[in-house]
Amino acid sequence: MPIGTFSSSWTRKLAPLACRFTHLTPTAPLFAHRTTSTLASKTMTTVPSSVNKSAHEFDKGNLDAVLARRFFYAPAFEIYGGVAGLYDYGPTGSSLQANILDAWRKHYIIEEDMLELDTTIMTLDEVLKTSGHVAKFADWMVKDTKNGEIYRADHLVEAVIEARLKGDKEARGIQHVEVEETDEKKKKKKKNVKATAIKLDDNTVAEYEFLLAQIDNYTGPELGELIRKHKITNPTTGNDLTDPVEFNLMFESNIGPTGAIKGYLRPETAQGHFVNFARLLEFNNGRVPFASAQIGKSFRNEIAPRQGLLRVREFTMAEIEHYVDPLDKKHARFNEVKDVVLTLLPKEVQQEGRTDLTQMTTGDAVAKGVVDNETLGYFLARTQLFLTKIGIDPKRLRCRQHMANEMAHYAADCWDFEIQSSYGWVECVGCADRSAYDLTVHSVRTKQALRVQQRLEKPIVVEKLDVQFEAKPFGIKFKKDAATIKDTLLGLPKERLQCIKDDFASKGSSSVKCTDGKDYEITPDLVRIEPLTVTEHVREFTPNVIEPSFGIGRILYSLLEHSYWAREQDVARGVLSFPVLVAPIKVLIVAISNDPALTAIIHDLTRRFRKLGIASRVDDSGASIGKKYARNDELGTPFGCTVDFATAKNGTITLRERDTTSQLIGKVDDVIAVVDELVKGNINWDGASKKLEVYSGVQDVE
Ligand SMILES: Nc1ncnc2c1ncn2[C@@H]1O[C@H](COP(=O)(O)OP(=O)(O)OP(=O)(O)O)[C@@H](O)[C@H]1O
Repeated sequence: MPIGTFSSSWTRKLAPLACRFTHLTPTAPLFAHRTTSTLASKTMTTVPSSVNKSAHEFDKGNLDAVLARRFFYAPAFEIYGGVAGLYDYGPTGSSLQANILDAWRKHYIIEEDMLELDTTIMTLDEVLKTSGHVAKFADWMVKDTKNGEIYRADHLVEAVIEARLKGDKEARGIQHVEVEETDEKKKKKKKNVKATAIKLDDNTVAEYEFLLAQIDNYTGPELGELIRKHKITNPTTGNDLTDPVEFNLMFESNIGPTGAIKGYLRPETAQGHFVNFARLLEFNNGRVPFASAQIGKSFRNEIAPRQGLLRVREFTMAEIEHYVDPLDKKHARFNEVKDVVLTLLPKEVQQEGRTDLTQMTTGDAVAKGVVDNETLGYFLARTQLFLTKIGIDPKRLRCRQHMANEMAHYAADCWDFEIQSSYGWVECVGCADRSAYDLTVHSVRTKQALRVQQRLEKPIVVEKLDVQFEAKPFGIKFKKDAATIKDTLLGLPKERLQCIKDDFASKGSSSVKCTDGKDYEITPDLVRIEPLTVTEHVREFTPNVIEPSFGIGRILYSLLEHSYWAREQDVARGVLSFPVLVAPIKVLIVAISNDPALTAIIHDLTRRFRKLGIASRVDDSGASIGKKYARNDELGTPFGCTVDFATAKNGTITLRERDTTSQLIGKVDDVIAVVDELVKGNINWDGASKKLEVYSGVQDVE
């Protein structure tokens, strides 16, 4: 997403430009252990409530084996050795992703009547210069001073401090829970940080816990100080590390053969929305609020992509830009979601170094000012509903508010949906109120009016801030940059002008970031900012943008972990309990024998499911029925139709449900009709049980 909102490091860099920049010193006492962990933690699987069996502990090794065996996804170019951070999705992973995206389109684009876009991936460098990405879309990296090995600075500090706390627990005899390791995992662990059982004093433990609770809040130089203060070295070699330096995450390219036009693979889809704003507004008859939405690939040259699908260099995003009147951020449909309960981790709690969660209805969160406005609250609630609908466990879902340094200076409020998996709490959706920043910078740079004009029934008197320039000295001081600075100042919103005016009064000058990405110091003898009263017949304003931004790969991986469990009788018998809505294949079709009479029935069933648009799969391998069911449990196929000799005789087939393994029986037509209702979500398995007979017999084998 656009500059300064989400990327944990580069947003911090913008923060000092803020009017009321708060510098946080991580010295306050601190106590609760941060639950966000980059180290694997032991979690229990969510067994579907209808299943009356105790679950085995979640075993990531077993899940990884299923995902590889059933080709959900695999490293790209694997036969050439692969490249970190690039993955190919196989047939099951692709269908799962397509079904998640289909659910997303229905939940947002169709339900909310959003304007869908498909803009180019290759983006002109001017656009990304204006948005700030060329200058600031960077993370902080450190290098081993001897062997040159590279780490992302915040991730390294976090991993080392977590390992020290883990070592302290071990030294104190507090049992540490470890996930069982596969050979693959052991190999990868070389890169992880080993915990050594050393007891720390209580003050250090408190300091470390505080540091972890707000790891996202440190600037690059602050990370450098932490590395020096806590004597953090390369965990593999023990060598010293360089100071953190910024690394821009965008992939650069040239457009055309001459190399004259520079471009980048987009790091988010958002800029494609903003540059089309004028057309979108016209399409919407000149009125706000409305939203644009886009699903597409984004690219980030991540420093150390080491967490599977969670941190990759090419990924699918689904982004919404909701344009709203800055003076009226109410939402017409807020009432529909006000009772949705959110699990919140507000910024004040984190800044005290705590991670305790608060549950609150969306209505209360907005009324009490915890969430800034109704529209932002509306999207938080709708996102919670979307994520749980596709199968994310609500108990492992929280909304974490951005802390002061994390949030861009122009943003009004910002929350991340974090999902807990064996990798800890990971941001999967960012929801930000980005104020008028994006449209303003593009408008100033291109001189296109990206503004809404609203005819007023009665003229109004408006207090503005007028900007006047002392032309000659201004030109002499800023020379060729004068026009850029002038354009920037003339395009700034009133609130920002007020900040500059306040700076003039308190400091005698103010720093202004201009559309060329540079900062200029201006003084009141060159620029006058004076109140001005005007009568207006048309109200003109730059809409504010509320942006929910989804990383589909992170959601998909979290869903895989939340859906995976193993049957009680056999640890290796894994099941992926996807909701029917997103399951890659909805029905397995199997015959009890390869008898030609049964094969003909199978073909007919496939044809009929195809006609209904239901994804089915025939398993005609020589495996036993039990093995075929087990294989399809691993694929997450919710239903199975079994054809046996009773089918040929009586025209009946059985219908099996994946999680409970219970079976129903009925005439072929009735079973197909029930499957159709199940897939459409009109009935659940209880409903199906009322329409068909319970089957408790043994399959009619030859
Ligand atoms: N490298 C990545 N791999 C996979 N998904 C990503 C990656 N970077 C971002 N995303 C997804 O895109 C969403 C919006 O991007 P955003 O810029 O807010 O992420 P971010 O704050 O930079 O993430 P992080 O701090 O984890 O790098 C994120 O919530 C996440 O789901």
